[in-house]
Amino acid sequence: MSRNDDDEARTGGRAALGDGDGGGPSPWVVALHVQVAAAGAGDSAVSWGADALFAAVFAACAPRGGVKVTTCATSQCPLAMQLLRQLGMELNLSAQQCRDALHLHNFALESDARGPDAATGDQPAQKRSKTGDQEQHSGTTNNNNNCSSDNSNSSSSGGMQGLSAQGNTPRHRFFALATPDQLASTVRSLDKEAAEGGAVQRALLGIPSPATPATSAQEQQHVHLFEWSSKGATDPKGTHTALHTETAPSAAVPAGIDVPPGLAFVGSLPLGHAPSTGVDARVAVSNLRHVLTARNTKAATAWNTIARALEALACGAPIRLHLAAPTAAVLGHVETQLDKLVAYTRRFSVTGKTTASTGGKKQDILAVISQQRLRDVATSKEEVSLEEMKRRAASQPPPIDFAARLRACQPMAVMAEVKRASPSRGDIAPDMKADEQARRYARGGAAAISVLTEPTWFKGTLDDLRAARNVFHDDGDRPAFLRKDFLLDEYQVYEARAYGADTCLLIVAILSDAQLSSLMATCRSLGMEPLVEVATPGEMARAVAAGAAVIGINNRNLKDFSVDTNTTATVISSVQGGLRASTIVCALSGINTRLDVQRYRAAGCKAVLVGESLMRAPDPAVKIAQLRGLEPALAPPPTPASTTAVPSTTPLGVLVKICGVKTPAMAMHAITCGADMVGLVFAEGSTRKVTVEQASAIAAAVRKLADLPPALTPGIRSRVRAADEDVFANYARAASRLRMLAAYRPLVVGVFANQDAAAVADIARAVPLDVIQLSGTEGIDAARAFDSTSIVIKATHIAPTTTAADVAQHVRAVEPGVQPDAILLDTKSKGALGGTGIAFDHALAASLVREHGLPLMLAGGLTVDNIGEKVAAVRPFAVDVSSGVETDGRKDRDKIETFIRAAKLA
Ligand SMILES: O=C(O)c1ccccc1NCC(=O)[C@H](O)[C@H](O)COP(=O)(O)O
Repeated sequence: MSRNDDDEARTGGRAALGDGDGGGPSPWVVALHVQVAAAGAGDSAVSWGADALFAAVFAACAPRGGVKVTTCATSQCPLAMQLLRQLGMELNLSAQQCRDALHLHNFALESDARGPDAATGDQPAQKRSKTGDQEQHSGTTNNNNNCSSDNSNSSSSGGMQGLSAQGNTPRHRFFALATPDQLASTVRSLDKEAAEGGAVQRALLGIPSPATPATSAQEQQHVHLFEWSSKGATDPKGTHTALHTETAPSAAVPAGIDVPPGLAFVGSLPLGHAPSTGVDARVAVSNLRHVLTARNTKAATAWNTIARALEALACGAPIRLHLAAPTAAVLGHVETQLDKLVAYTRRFSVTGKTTASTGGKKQDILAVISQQRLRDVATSKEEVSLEEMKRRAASQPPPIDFAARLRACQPMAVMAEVKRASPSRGDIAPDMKADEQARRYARGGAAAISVLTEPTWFKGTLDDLRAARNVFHDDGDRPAFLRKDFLLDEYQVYEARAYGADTCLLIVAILSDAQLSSLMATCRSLGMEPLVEVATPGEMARAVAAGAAVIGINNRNLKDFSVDTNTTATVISSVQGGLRASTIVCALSGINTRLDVQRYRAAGCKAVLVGESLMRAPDPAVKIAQLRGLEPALAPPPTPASTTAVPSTTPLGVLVKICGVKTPAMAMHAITCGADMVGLVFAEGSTRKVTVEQASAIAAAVRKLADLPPALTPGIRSRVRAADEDVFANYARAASRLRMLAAYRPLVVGVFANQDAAAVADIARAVPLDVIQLSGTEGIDAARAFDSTSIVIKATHIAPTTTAADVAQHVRAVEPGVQPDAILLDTKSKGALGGTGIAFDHALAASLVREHGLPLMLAGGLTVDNIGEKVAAVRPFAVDVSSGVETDGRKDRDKIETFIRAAKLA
């Protein structure tokens, strides 16, 4: 249907509509109706369920256009979850399947009466006929749910089709209408339905103002909002007066609009986001429930949300899914589905919640905080002089290298934030103990811990910084500590160091160029590479000119707290001539999901700073691993007692083993690029063979990155409880364990072939190795020769005549107590047991994964060119490569990087 995303990004949503009107493909519009009964019955979990559902529906319907989704269930969340899971497995869902699923789960998909085109002034009749075409094309009509089959009704009332619904009609509705006539007609229909005992109790009706020429970069469009309620239908005055006075941002009824009886004029909303700015060409729609449930307390948010929703409808722009109210527990489950959906459709951008400042009044909070901080500094200087603070800073142990720490935690470093409150969110965790939170973050593998030390709005203190920092020994193997504050005076930099910081945040927006340079110099003089924060292309240019080595792009506009997750990509791409390769770009704010992380990684970020969603996460350590794509998000890790198989593959990205590494430098390069395992070959005769000394140097470098949690290190055999345990389920559990383990740090794998077990064990101890790989013709039960806590990978060689059934039988025919942790499939070839660069028929591997349910490590002839395709086809939990990342028999840095990226994104 639609043009490609690039086209839309260039032209913006409004232009896209113009094309549609010109007879070409039309953009699609989705309106969401959220039933208040559901939102009221639960908390944000319900809302998340709904959002997730919408994402799924969007994905399924996106290419078809002209659909409107109404949620009708009162217990949305579990159903939405179920549906999402289905969608996750069935990404090629047809529109019909989607409708069936919706119907099955008591959600209704309505054919759409398209909203007006404010830009072109299209008349409803024209629009309807186009919509009809779209629906025919998409097959979205008459879906036997609560959608009306009475098109004549829609022709008179715009968005009214759903009103003749039976059964699960929402009790609160939102209508985007085109004209005052439609408004009157819609009200009549609502009244009529109310008189007949219909279920709609309250409706919000939006009429865009006529198009006016843009006088600035921002469009001058407004949407006028009216409210109807069934109570009002019989007693227009009482109810509506109350609603009106409660919420109206503006009381004047727009000229030229007669407010029909039974309706309250609620106000006019500017269309906050100009589609012509073309930010990713996806305009927000969502969360109309705020209007209905949080009318007073969250009025500002509600208005913003409505404005965006109306904007999407009125402008016929495509969709950006707007997610609100992050709740980690639910989000953890839906995020990978969203990942998939987004990857599938490449149509959505997901934004964080957009929040206006208190009272609905936007103010430059950044300026207010800065002024206060300057007053605070003056007071502090009276208490502790600058000289004394310098002395205290100098007495600290040296800082660790912040930039190096971020580099060491690739493919994505997480900077986890200790944050009690924020001006936009209010209290988040007021009673949080910074030291305990820091411990959790470190357990999850945080590269850095950001501690908010601003006391008034964020309820942070320098003591928090010290408490968090003091949890860790001064051995360098710890997260770097960032003082997150509004730094304007060198005094604060010394203060940061004195309280244990390794780095400071410098916000370009509140500093002159001279201040920025001077504060950067002070930081560096104390051994701290600052994190320089920018939010616009202009600020980015200033940061680059100042020589910032670590730049954070804030998606939150600190002037009004709105979050636009596209900011990072926009700002990065604004840099003339590109950024230096050594510059580390980080995404800050609004990061909730793995999806966010993937998007930022794709945009070129090497780190993300995550605050609220980690503060609210039930287990921040797990959440960090999830964000990094290193932990199965859909299934909880199996307990030792559990024999339930977890999926052998997850949407989180395949683990990558780079084999045949011979130096610490190459190992660290592979790890920086995202390798989860490095393979050191001890097999006799291999050109890649390393000595124990070489291996020890590599292992030492890797071990410096982090400790492995002892509870996770024992292999599967030490967990087997009964002789009749299902070996395939054990392979799945072991794969999951390996994934978790590698989340802590990459694993060092020793590769052996037909060697004496005692000698192998000696080497494993001496290096030490994390994992033993047996690539010879040893039996499937060869792990029995090793201590039961060792993790063992067993290679199985595939000949052209081997079948999947042969392999399945072979790897099943082992006692659970001696089975290996993982099966690696490699190519059988004459004279070599591995590292040949020769591929086998990967259809066999795909069959083993899909039909036999065997989690696999895939090896043999993988290359930068075929890895994406192979991973997508086979879905192994890990891949292993050697020759494919070599040039002329030596490891090739670029190939390693390309290979890992392609594998992880497949
Ligand atoms: O890599 C070797 O030289 C080697 C020698 C003897 C036994 C095993 C060996 N490597 C095992 C591996 O894990 C390789 O990574 C795997 O065979 C894939 O190699 P390639 O086809 O070259 O990518």
